[in-house]
Formats: sequence, C-alpha cells, structure tokens
Amino acid sequence: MAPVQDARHGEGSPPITNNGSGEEQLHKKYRVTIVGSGNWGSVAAKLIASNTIKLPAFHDEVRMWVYEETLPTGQKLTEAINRSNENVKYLPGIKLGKNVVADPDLEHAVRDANMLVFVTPHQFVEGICKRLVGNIRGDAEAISLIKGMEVKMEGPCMISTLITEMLGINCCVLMGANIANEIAVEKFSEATVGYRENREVAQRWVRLFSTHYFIVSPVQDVEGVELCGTLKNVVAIAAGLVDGMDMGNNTKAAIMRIGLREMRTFSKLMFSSVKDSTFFESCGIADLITTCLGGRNRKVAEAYARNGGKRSFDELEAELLQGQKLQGVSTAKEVYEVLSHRGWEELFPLFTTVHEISIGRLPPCAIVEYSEHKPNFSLVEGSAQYY
Ligand SMILES: NC(=O)C1=CN([C@@H]2O[C@H](COP(=O)(O)OP(=O)(O)OC[C@H]3O[C@@H](n4cnc5c(N)ncnc54)[C@H](O)[C@@H]3O)[C@@H](O)[C@H]2O)C=CC1
Ligand SMILES: O=C(CO)COP(=O)(O)O
Repeated sequence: MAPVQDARHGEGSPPITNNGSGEEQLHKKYRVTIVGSGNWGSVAAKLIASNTIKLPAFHDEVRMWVYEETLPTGQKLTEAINRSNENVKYLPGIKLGKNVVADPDLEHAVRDANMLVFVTPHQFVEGICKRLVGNIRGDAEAISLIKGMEVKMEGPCMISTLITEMLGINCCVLMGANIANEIAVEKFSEATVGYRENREVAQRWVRLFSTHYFIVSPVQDVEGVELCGTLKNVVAIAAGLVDGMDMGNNTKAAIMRIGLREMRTFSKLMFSSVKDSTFFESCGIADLITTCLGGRNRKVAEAYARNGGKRSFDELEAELLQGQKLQGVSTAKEVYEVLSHRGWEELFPLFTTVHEISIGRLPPCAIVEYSEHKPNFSLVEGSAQYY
C-alpha cells in the first residue's frame, strides 16, 4: 500500500505528510468531537482515532455524539459502544479504537472540542446546530462529511454554509468515493477535502483523516466538492431504478453520464466559482461511480423499481437499511424545489424525473424516457456552455 506522502494531492500541491506541523506541536493540542455516529460516522471515528492516538498535535480521546436509542436487548446504544468498542447497530464487528468515547449528551460532547466533525443525515443538521449555538468553543473549526443540502426561501443552502451561518465557524467539507463498510475493513479509498481559503486548516483536516489506506487530497472549492457529494445521490437513485428494471450496463452508464452532466450544470449555475477539475477528484466522478454501483440509494431504488413503484421509498428504506438513512430522495425533492422555483425543470430532465418517480407521479420506467430528452437551453442564458 502506498504511504500517505506518495499519494497524489489535489491542485498539484506538495504532499502533506502525516507527522503534524511544528507550529501545531509547539502551540496547541487539538481536541476532536464527532457529531454523529451512523455507518459513516462510526468509520470516521475509527479513522480519526487511529491518528489522534499517534499524532502529538491531537489529544488522544475522540468524543462521538450518539443520538441515543435503546437496543432490542434493552441496553442503551452509547453503553453498548463504550463497553464493546463497537457501534453494534450501525457498524457491527468493527473496533472503533479504545480512545473513542460515545456520549449521548450533545452539548457535553462538543464542550471542549476545537475540531468538530459533522456527520449525520442532512435532515437533522439544523436541529443539531440550534442546540449547539452558544455551546461551542470560540476557536472551533468544523468539517462536514454530510451529503445533502437545505432549501430556504432565499434558495439552496449547503450544509457547510448552514453550519457556518448558525455557529459562526469556518467549515470545510470531506467527500469522496467512500462506501463506509469498505473503509471500515481498510480497503484502499480516496477522499477530497474542500476548503475555502485557509490551506493550513485544510491540511490539519487532511492529517486527521489520512491513513495508508485512506488517501485525502485538498481542493480549494468547498461548493464544488459539497455539490458533487450531494447531487450524486440523486443520480444513484436513477441508476438503481435502471438496475431494478434489468436494463443493463449501457443504459446505466448513459444515466450516469447524463447525471454527471446535470451535476456539473447545476453546480455551476448555483456557484460560478465551481471548478471543472473538482469533478475529476474522488468527490466527483469516483463517488458517482461507487454510489451507482454499490450504495444504499442505488439499493433502495432498485427495490422500488422491482416492486413497480407500489411500495414507498420510506417503507423500503426502513426494511432494507435498518435505521440507516437514504439521502437521495430528499435531495431530489430539494433540487426540484430549486428547479421549479426558477422554472428550470426542462434544463434538468434527469433530476426532475427522479423526483417525480420518487413521489409516485411517474412510473419507474420514466427514468429512461424522460432523462433522454434534450435539455432546454433557452431557459437559462449561457447554460449550453455547461453541457
Ligand atoms: N454510509 C456511507 O457509506 C456514507 C455516508 N455518507 C454521508 O454521511 C452522512 C451520515 O450518514 P451515516 O453516518 O451513514 O448515517 P446512517 O444513515 O448510517 O445512520 C443514521 C444516523 O442518524 C441518526 N439519527 C436518527 N434519528 C436522528 C435524529 N432525530 N437526530 C439526529 N440523528 C438521528 C442515527 O442515530 C444514526 O446515527 C449522510 O449525509 C451520508 O450521505 C458519506 C459517505 C459514505
Ligand atoms: O456516499 C456514499 C459513498 O461515497 C454512500 O452512498 P449511499 O448513501 O448511497 O450508500
């Protein structure tokens, strides 16, 4: 396995070694809390804990806020995690590291941390941030691993922006081709850290997550990285529908290509700063491929099509994912709200069709019929250049 310093890093930047910088070692120890403890949240805890235990810049202990629940055994989830060092519900069979402490008290979990890792399903973030206002350290920095967005009156709001606006702190993002169960068993993967201005902060996040099997590259394009991670979940629903109708590899590849094109157009229309090169990072094409081949959105959408649209996504999610959450259906709705508000539906036939299928307005087979429609460029001046 290639060591971290041999890895390719975004933007042709010098490699980031995993030793911790002199500045960090002299001045400050960083204390990490993970806000979230689902499937990916637990794997993030494992990655981070393996680094904090050996890097002098970080306190060993990693606190993980757990949305408390009672297991069928009657035991609390946090007690089970702290006793067995495993998240027995969301990541069974994987040791998290002895330095991971599960904490059911959100405010207590974040109190001492100056590095906050947000990793919950996106629909819960606003409620969590409301509880955190006034309860975090003044020098805290955040990173979001959350793939999703909110739609406000003013328009779409990325989760990193929501965190920044509600808590008044800088927020980077980490996205990539990262099916959690594969990283949990240490299979080689890559990820992208998106940052706004402060490259030193981005490097600290890279050091916190990087291992010999998890290669992280920084890219100065928060919106591009976050929109890639968010929008690919909608395309994965389309890919799953195609699988559920046994339409074969060529059709699925066509859907992925059309989806990637819509991802790029949507991102660039929302934020003109989004870079084309971001779509070639792990957060872009690689995440699209892995999610369309092996993700939960794909899996549930396949079941939806196999049932001819007769069982709802909610019902199938509960049955197939056992408490884990689907992001693609709600993201399709959020994207659709943006498109319909602006009158852009015909510019995004795939995104629009995924939403209409997921609410039962169209049958699953519409994914191919409608997605192949030529986008109507006359709707937005200059949009043709993004196709
Ligand atoms: N699982 C994966 O392979 C990957 C997931 N992601 C992203 O990470 C984010 C988090 O996903 P996972 O960690 O996989 O979670 P998950 O889908 O496995 O688990 C759901 C989590 O939500 C929590 N929860 C349920 N109700 C809640 C409430 N009312 N308030 C707060 N939390 C509640 C549960 O306790 C659980 O921790 C999502 O945005 C997802 O797209 C990103 C990369 C990979
Ligand atoms: O984001 C993911 C992989 O990078 C996981 O996607 P799913 O939520 O569809 O499993």
